[in-house]
Amino acid sequence: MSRVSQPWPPVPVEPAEAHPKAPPAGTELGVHFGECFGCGDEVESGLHLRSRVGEGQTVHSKFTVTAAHQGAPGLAHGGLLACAFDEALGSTVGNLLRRPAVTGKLETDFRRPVPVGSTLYIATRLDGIAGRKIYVSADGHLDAEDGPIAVSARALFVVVGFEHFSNHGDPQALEKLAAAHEKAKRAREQREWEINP
Ligand SMILES: CCCCCCCCCCCCCCCC(=O)SCCNC(=O)CCNC(=O)[C@H](O)C(C)(C)COP(=O)(O)OP(=O)(O)OC[C@H]1O[C@@H](n2cnc3c(N)ncnc32)[C@H](O)[C@@H]1OP(=O)(O)O
Repeated sequence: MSRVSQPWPPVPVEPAEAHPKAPPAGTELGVHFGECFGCGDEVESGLHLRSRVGEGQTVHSKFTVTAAHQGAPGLAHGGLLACAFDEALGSTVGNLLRRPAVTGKLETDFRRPVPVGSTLYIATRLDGIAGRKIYVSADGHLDAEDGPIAVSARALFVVVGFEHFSNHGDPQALEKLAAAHEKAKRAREQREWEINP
């Protein structure tokens, strides 16, 4: 079977420059929302994806497939693998560009089965920007950063205003989340001040 690849990005783009306040290479990216199925630590059966900023416009994420993620016996469900990529790609866009954006289109290429117990190492790169459109892609390597590619993905994220989340989501939960982020930011600033007043 041949896999026909369309040109990527599909439109002319500007290079995606990281935001001046983007976390530097080596930074472990925290959970952006405890109830997020992709990364949240309050979701027992979630993916618990963890990410670290890499060199250039890259982020390295990983998650371990558990019995809660099965489609066929002993194998990861393709939809959950797509979810892992949505999370890894979205986290890359949000953290490196620091612009609120949502997935407009996500395409996945499933190349090898992903067994329960295996760990997927997802390497994501920013491919370019055209106005509000951000193009990003990733490869998921099986069981090691340089393991065989099991899944690849390409996505278009579209920059939105914060009202996207307040109008369509749960404003009270958003306020709680914003307050928690503010508290964490103040604690970080306090720690930095104590180390380097
Ligand atoms: C800030 C600091 C952060 C700090 C750190 C945060 C970390 C943060 C980690 C998050 C990690 C979670 C990652 C999960 C991310 C989700 O899963 S988000 C949830 C899933 N996605 C959604 O629910 C989106 C639902 N869709 C929509 O709301 C609307 O369709 C959209 C996507 C906002 C676009 O609507 P719109 O704003 O009216 O814009 P529209 O003119 O239709 O489209 C804009 C452009 O995109 C193009 N476009 C839109 N959709 C498509 C498509 N499917 N195909 C091709 N082109 C398209 C249009 O053609 C248009 O192109 P141009 O005309 O500009 O050339």
